[in-house]
Formats: sequence, C-alpha cells, structure tokens
Amino acid sequence: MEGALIARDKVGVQDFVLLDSHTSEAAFLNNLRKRYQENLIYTYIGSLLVSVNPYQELDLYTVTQMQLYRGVNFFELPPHLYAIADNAYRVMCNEYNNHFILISGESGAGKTEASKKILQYYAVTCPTTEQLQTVRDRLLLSNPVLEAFGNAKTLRNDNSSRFGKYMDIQFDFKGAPVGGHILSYLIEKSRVVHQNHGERNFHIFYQLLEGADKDLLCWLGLERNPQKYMYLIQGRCAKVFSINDKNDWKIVRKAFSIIDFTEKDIEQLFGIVASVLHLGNIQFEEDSNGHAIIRDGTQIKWISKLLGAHLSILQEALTHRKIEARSEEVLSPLNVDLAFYARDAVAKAIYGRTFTWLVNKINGSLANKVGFLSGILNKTVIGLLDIYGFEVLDTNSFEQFCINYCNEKLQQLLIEMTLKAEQDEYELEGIEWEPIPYFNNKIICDLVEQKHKGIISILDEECLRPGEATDLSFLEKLEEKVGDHAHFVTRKLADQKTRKSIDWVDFRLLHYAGEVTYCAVGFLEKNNDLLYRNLKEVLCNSKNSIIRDCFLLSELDNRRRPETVATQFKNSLTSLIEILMSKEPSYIRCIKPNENKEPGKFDDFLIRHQVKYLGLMEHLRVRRAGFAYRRKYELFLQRYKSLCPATWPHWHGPAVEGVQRLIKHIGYKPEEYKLGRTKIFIRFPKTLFATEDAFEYRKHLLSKGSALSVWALGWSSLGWWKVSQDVFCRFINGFINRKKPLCPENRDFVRLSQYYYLMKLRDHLPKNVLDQSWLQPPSILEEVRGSGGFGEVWWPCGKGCSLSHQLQQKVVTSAIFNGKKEGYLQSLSQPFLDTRLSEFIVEMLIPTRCFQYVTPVIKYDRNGFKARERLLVLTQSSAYVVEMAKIKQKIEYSTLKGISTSNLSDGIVVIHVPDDNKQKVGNWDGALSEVMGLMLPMSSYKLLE
Ligand SMILES: Nc1ncnc2c1ncn2[C@@H]1O[C@H](COP(=O)(O)OP(=O)(O)OP(=O)(O)O)[C@@H](O)[C@H]1O
Repeated sequence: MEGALIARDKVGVQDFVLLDSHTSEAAFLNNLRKRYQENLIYTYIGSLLVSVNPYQELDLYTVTQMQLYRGVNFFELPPHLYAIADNAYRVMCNEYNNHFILISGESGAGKTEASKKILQYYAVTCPTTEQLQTVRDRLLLSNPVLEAFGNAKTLRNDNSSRFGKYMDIQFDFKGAPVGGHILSYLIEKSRVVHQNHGERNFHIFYQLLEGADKDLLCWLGLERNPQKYMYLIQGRCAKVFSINDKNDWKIVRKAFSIIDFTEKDIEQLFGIVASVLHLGNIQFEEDSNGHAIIRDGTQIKWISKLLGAHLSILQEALTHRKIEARSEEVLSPLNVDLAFYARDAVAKAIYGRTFTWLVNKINGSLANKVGFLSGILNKTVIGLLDIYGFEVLDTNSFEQFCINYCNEKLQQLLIEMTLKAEQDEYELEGIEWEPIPYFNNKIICDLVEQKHKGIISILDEECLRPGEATDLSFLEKLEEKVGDHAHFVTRKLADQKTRKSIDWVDFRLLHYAGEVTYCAVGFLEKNNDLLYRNLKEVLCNSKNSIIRDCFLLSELDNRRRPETVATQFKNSLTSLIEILMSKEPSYIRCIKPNENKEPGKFDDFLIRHQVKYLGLMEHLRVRRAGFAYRRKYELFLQRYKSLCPATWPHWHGPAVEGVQRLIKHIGYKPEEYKLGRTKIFIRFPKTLFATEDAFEYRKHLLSKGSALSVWALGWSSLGWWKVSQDVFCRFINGFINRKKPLCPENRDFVRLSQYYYLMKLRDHLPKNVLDQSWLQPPSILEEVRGSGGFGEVWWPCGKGCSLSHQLQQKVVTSAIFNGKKEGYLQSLSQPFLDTRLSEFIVEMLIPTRCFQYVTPVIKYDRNGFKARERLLVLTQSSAYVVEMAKIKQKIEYSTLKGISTSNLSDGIVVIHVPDDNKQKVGNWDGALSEVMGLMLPMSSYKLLE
C-alpha cells in the first residue's frame, strides 16, 4: 500500500511552493483538482497542510500508514495529517515546548475527522505503558461521547460539531500521553428546541431512543419512535443513511464506562436527556383568565421523577413567574406564549449546562494523575483546535453570528502568526523583502468586538438597559453607531441594488469569508439567555445530582446580572487566543469540495471561493518568497556546533560569527539562507533537515546507544522492500556503478562520515600505509589536521587513486527501486568519490584490488543489535565488512539470500545472509536466514537512487 501511495503521489506537486514560477489561482486550483481526482487529498504550502474532504473512506489511515510517518521528516513522504502531527510531536519532544494544531475550514470541510485522526495517530504511535493505556483509551473515547451530545446533522454536514472544542493532549518528558484537557465553546443550545428544515437535534436523543433497551426506555418513560417527540421533529428530517444511531449508542455506552462514569452518573444523565424530550411534549392551554395551564399532566410527572423535582412546584414554575417587589416575592401567572418560552428556556438551560458538566467530568477522567502521583508535573502539550466552521444558512441568527465571529478571530490569529508576523520579522531583521499584500480581517473583528463601539457592546447595551428594548431597537442602534463601517450594511443603508436582498429586520456583515445576512430577530433573547428565577430554584433543589451541580444555589443569591452570552463567548475566545499564542502553531486548512457530500466531485466555483477566503494564495506567496525556518544565532549554534571543528566544543566569539563558520563548513549555499540581525533564516526545509540529520548522525557517533532504537524502529515498523534474488545482482551493479555528482546536502554527510571515520582510523592505520607516496590532502583532512587530531596522517596516491574509471557502468537500480523508495528520483551522491584514503586502506587489505565501492556504515547484527562502525566494501563478486584495518566478514554475492531497504531515506539496508549451518545442508528458506543489518549513513542511501 505504501508503495502504491508513494508511486501515486507524483500527481501535480505535493507542495504548492513547487508550482512553476507563477502562483496564479488557476495553477493552484489545477494542482488541487488533479490531485483530488487521484484521491490525493493532501497538499502542502510549506508546512501548512491543505486538505480536501474526500467524502469517502480512503486507505490512508491504517496503522501501517501511521508507522510510516512516525519519526520521518515531513517532506520525505507524501503530504498527510500524520506528517503534521508527527512534526509537532517531534519538535515538542526535542525542544520541550508546547504546540497547537489549528484545523479550520467551513462546516463539513473535514475538521472533526482530521482532529480525530490526529488523536488516533498519537494514541497509536506515542510510547505508552500499561498504566497509560487507560489515558489513551479515555482520550480516544471522549470523542464519541462529546459528539453524541454536541454534534448534529445539519444541511451541510451529517455530523456537524455544534460546539467549539479545544483539546490539550499532555505528554510527559518521554513523550508519552499522560492526560488531556478539553475546553468547550458555546454549544448551540437553540437546537434543542428548534431545528431548521432538513436538520436534526443532537445525536444523543436519537441514539437513546434507537439504542436503549426496553427496560431503560420504560424507566425513562420514553417510546422508541422519535416522531413522538416535538423537539425531534422540527426539521422534518428523514432517515439519514450515513448515521447509525443504534451502533453509535453502543459505542457511547461503552465509552462511558471507560471514561469513569458510574452507573449512577449514566442513569442521571439519561434522566436529563429524557426530561428534555418530555419537556418538549408539554403543551399549554389558556384557562378562563387567559393564564397558561398544562394540558396533560403525564409529561410533567416524568420530569418530576427524573429530575427529582417536586411536582407541584415544577408545575407552578412552568406557568408562573416570580417577581420580586421590594422585600416581597409575588407569583405572576404566565400567558401561553410566555409559558412556552419558559419551557424552552429550561430545556435549553438544562441541556447546555449538562453539556458543560459532561466536559468537566471527562476532564476529570483525563486529568494527568500519573504525573501528579509520581511528582512529574513537567509536561508539554499539543492542542487540537476543532471549532465550528464558517457558516452561512438561509436564515442566519445569533448562533451563526457567534460562529462566524469565532472564525474571524481564528483567521486573525492565523494572519497574526503567519502572514503578518513573518513579514514583520523580515523587516525587523533587516532581510530584504518585497511586502506581499493580504486582507487583514482585524477591521471586522473590531467591528464585532470593540469595547463600547462594537456590535457585541451595542447588543449588550440593549439587553441591559432599562425600558423597552427590542431586536428592532438594537438594529437601529447598530445603524446609528456602526452604520458607516465598510463591512456593515442594513436595508436602510444599502444602495438601490443591494436593498432588495436585505429585509428590514436584517443586518449584513461583509466577513472575510463572504457576506452573511443576519436576522436580528431573537438576538436580544438569546444574548440575555434568561431563566426565570423560580425555574432556577426548582433546578437548584433537584435530587438529580448532575442538575444540582449545574445549577448552584449560590447563583440565586448572586444579585448581579450574569454576563450576556455574547460577552461570555467573546471573553472565552480571547482566552483561547491567548492560549494559542503561547504555543507553536501548525495549520491544517480544510476545504469542502462540493455541497452534495459527493466523493470525487470538485466544484471549482466553491473551492475557488474557499481558496480565496482562507488566504491560501497569500500564504503561498509569502512561503515562496520567504524562509521556511529561522532561529536565533545562539540557539542555532548551540544545537549544531558539533558539526564544525571550529565551533566544537566551544565558540568564543559572537554567535553570528560562529554560525557563519558553521554554515560555511557544512556547505550552505548563498541561496539557501540569509543572516538577519539576530537570526539565521533558512529558505528550504530540506536544508534544515539535512543539517538535523547530520546532527543526529553526529550524536549517534557520540553515543551509539541511540542508533539501537533507530534500528529497532526501522526493523519493526517501517515498510521494508525486499529485493528478490534475481534482481539482487542488478542491485549490486547499480549500487557500485552510480556516477552522478554529489548533491550539496549529501556532500555534508559524506564529509562528516569521512571526518569521523578518519578521526577513528588514525590510531589503527596499517604500517604500510605510511610508506606510500602522498598528494595534498582533501580539505576534510586539513580540518582534522587543523583540529590537532590528525597531523601525522598523509594523503595517499596509490594505484587505486582513481575510482572514476570503475564507475562507468549504467545505474541500474532504477529498475528495482523506481516508485518504491521515497526520494528515489532526487540527485545522486558518491560518497568518497573525491577521497581516496578509504579506497587505499581497503586496497591494502583486499589484495584482488577489484573493489568498486567503499563507505563507512554502522553495522548491527542479531547479537544484541550492537552498533559497530565498519567499512562496507563492494567488489564485483563479494561484499566485505572491514573494521579499521581488518576484514571482519566476507560475503559472496552468490550466497546471498537477498537484500532489503526501507522505503524511506533512513539509509538502512539489510543484507540477508544464509545461516551457516543451513547453508551447509543447502537450505535457503528465508525464515532461517541470518540477518546482517547495515545502517548506512545518509550518503550511502543516496547510492540507491
Ligand atoms: N478524511 C476523510 N475521509 C473520509 N471522509 C471524510 C474525511 N473528512 C471528512 N469526511 C466526511 O465528511 C464529513 C464531514 O466532516 P467533518 O465532520 O470533519 O466536518 P467539519 O469540518 O468538522 O464540519 P463542522 O464544522 O460542521 O463540524 C464526515 O462526517 C465524513 O463523512
């Protein structure tokens, strides 16, 4: 499968940055379309991932896939969510800092799916212990519970999140997930009592009715048929084929037991869900005085039982309002309309607060008890933000206003942290930069949230002021105070042409993602979100402990008016942005390909609109012109100083000069970097990754233990390509006959390999080496000499001084590895082509003098996977493993069982040699063959290409 995936992903470009010179929208769309039609739904813009909803199950999320992406630099494999997740994870582990992954896009674009898949990725690939298994399961299973209570079928999405969710996954110092914490944002409570045409209420209602056994339904006083419940039939939604409520019910029930819910919790929770359904069926009629009375007492009895509320008090609370007059409390009867209002208000309040209780309860079960108990509180986090997408309905109300405001804020964050921050930084650092224009939506955020002058302030003012405030008076205030704003229109303010499309009760905002017309009706009521005091009292005294937790008696004593819904939401978004700003970001931009949820359909018009408003073109332009990576000189030098003798172990001058020496040494080309006032800017990720790999290799040499784990990982989880016997000879020929020039990043590794190999070799040189005639040493040896470690070694020019005549044959490896080994088509390298020392050493040892290829390797075998530094020498007929000046092993090609490599650029090759005993009896069964592993340095890997 991986092979297929990699082979297929040659469609278009995997990173928009690689598009031909011009960055037109048409070229962008073409690439996206081309890839989408091949089911390649992911494409990068630098490190940002663009994802197009496939609307079909693709074989992209298997455990094998997860393991493939684990620990691999993201440019090495086709774009994927896992690459983004893995990158954030690895940086977190290396740098002990916090991260977040912002997943954005409109409703139905695939945000929730992406966040679930990332969570699964961490659950599968992160190290864990038996104790931590529970944390892992809880993290995973919190999802179906939250979705059951917080998601619903809408016209745009059969599983639309009707709340915002930010989840921190906490990791310990070993990178194991040890806990989590969820923040939820503004659940769409109005859905409990009303659904638009074609939509459903929250999933849990249907799951309970479809899935619960008879006894439970009977205990709750419910019938199985959803059509019997007024709160479930508002949207007249027919059967939804993509939803299996019965199955989902089972998952939710199981999840409850894992996330620490007791049977009592569950009983009370479903008591509340059932009460909401009963509330919806309460009908009122007028008595002779025009006061509301409950038509049929059946429902209220059930509610009284399930919520543990006194029947007559509950009855009275639903039909009366308690008014405080001086020190007296007076009960005033409600008319029928107000009674319905009170009923719906209590249903919404119960559901909304129970949802918050649920999140808190889940948080309790996700809390990092392991770290707490062991005193290890030091943890890093990766936050996943999956929040409701930008929404435009036929009629947009207060909820859409909040949702779209939230999306404005997130867009603003993205701009602040990418487009603006990046360009500001270039300017600050004195990097030459042609500013790239982009639309900054701060102006719209201000319009909504500015103190005193913004829409939320104006709305609050209307809600809180004495006198008769109405939705219309709110609209008038808006016209008065923000009427001249470029992003605000009402019918009165509109020109002749637009006027027709705006009703008298509407106002229109020109959002970054497009125009949305909001109907002001209901704004005041929803923003106030008032619950009559006597209803609150009933709930505070409920015997249902969840309800009692949700409605605290202390609330009744608090005479201060609670904050309005919009202000609460604004404040919670402000804290969310603060949380996010303190972390390192990764971005996934989800795109919805069509309105019909159809696989394979790429609606150009719809997608172009999203590309535009998501700011993808601007992002691409900044990325193309900009730098992938930047680091303070001090930090850069600190990390990589071991790669250069001049900076290792200490550099005493200014950091910038140390960095200059360092990058000169590793061979950065001028176009690969720029030096700013305080930072180095690296243009391409691959330059950085090459440096990082060299650093890792150096680390490995300093501490061989680390290589063991790399090996174990490679062997157990990466995809291996087994090369069969019949192509083996061709492989060897290709292996030894490549002849393309070194590419710059490989040259670094080669030089590094040489350097360390030679450093070691100096103490083991065979005597006769010193008798040879000598040429000028290559620069790498000068360095060694310069560092005082190799002064007595000379540079040989013996009979084997030129490899070039031996490197004339065709590269035949392509026949074997084409399309299988990632990075295959990149340019080749020739380790040791420009050096002849190793060749010479080997020539001393292998008298036939017909060797073709030499490279230092780290060899592992089955005896404890011990890492050993060796030379691998290939002749026309055999491979030799050489330790310093001694031949340790000779393997004739004719006896080889096979050879395997992973399909990554990890430089690992496994040579399968027959078991000695079995060889004697001629048994070539693969299962019996011994494995001699050779983890080649990066430079050698490139030979395979
Ligand atoms: N990677 C994917 N593979 C297969 N199907 C997908 C994928 N991503 C999304 N879908 C399909 O699209 C539907 C909508 O996706 P999702 O619920 O993630 O959207 P969303 O952006 O979170 O929407 P909302 O803002 O309404 O919550 C999913 O229920 C699923 O059917």
